[in-house]
Amino acid sequence: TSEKMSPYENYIEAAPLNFFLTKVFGIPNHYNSSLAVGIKDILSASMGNLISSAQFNYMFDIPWLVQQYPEQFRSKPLLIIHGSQRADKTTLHENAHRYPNITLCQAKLDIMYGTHHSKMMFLLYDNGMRVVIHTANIIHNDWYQKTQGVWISPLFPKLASDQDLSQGDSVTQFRKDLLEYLGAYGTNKHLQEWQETIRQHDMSSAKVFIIGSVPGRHTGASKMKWGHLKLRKVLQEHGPDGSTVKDWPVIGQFSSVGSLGSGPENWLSSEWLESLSTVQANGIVKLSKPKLNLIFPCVENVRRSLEGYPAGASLPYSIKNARKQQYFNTFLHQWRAFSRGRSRASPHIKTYTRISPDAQYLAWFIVTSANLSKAAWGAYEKNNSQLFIRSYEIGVLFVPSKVEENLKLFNVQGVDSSKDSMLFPLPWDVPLTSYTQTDRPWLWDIAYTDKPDSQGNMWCPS
Ligand SMILES: O=C(O)c1ccc(Nc2c(-c3ccccc3O)nc3ccccn23)cc1C(=O)O
Repeated sequence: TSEKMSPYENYIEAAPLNFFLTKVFGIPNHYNSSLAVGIKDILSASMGNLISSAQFNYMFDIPWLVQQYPEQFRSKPLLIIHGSQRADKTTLHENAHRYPNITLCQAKLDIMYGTHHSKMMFLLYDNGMRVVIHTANIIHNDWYQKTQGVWISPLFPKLASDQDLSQGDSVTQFRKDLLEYLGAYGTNKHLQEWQETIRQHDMSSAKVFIIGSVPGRHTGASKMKWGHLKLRKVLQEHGPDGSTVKDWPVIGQFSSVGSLGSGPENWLSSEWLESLSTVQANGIVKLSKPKLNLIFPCVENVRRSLEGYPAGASLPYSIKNARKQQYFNTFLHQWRAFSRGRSRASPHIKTYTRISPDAQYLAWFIVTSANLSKAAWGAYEKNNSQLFIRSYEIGVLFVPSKVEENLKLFNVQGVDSSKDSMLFPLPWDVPLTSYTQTDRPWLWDIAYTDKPDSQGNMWCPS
């Protein structure tokens, strides 16, 4: 009951979807008090008495990370899973060397241009464990003035030693899918110990699906395990029915864009949109493909942001790719998050959803590390017989019926307050805001010297 739990714990459990944004420095406190967490909140003793933890990520500032743990937890065993190679790996080892409790684990990246992009925490306490899946690097800037997403699991209790380990999975097979994702890293002693720890915990309270990506050319039974085909498989079995979402748009929101091909039919509006517009397979004839709306900051969104143009250092869309795919601009909408006080907190979160035309209902929602790229989501090869993925990614998919039985949709703007609906805290504003005639998507490798940014500076990348 609430009086027993610490105010913070009470607050976490009170958020039925466990989906938070990170606290932003420099916006009214109201927008940081509800459904917002900082890294110190996540690691705080009010979440549990930490025994050990693991941090999966792309970029790490190790001394800064250690300082984010409460003082009494700073010497607990910490496993860092990264994808750094060569000089970056050497730097990481130099920075970790002085912490005897820190062990480094390099995720294998045998495929060119692949990155270890997944952002996840394992937090083992004396009374259970939590899994946190999020979008922020382990550096100060990513937790300071950006919009980032965080899913914090409920506290997963340890299984009694006599309970057989086949117990303790959820209606979304969360634990099975998490173990399968970890299995893809191959044999690493420390990761295998965490797999054993996970097997010993009851994760039946997890209400989200895992949508992961691992590098490889996935065929046969593995083809639907990862990337956009995992999403397609989950939506075929547990997605909305075709009649409900006929003509509902798909929305993608991200902080980086890959090379998508010379036209929308190469990948974006074909295989990728087909997966995101998958409906429950019950024999209805193929529905018309829905409209696709994309959210990516324009130059003005970046210029006016709290950080100014430097926010664009985390929005790595290159002129080289942009030049090849002008059609991409026709899908674009501005970053606006007035409802969350974050219109000026540049987005590093990545979210994907299917929304009703009046923007009142959601059929499903994903928060993930995956940007809009073939590297992250995968691309068909060999006549659709294999899915080629370059990077590690992980995200969670919210499906109404798995969050609450008989719940068919999430509602968005608190209008439909009838009992059988659940409000979903969207990170960005609906209806979407189009680019103006003069707006251009932010590109990080060209100069902007017409107008100074919110800090009075210009942007002159070398
Ligand atoms: O989430 C994101 O939007 C994200 C996007 C890209 C990324 N890595 C990365 C970067 C880069 C970008 C920004 C600062 C440092 C960088 O190295 N340049 C390339 C080039 C090819 C492949 C990957 N590239 C890392 C993240 C991330 O924040 O994890």
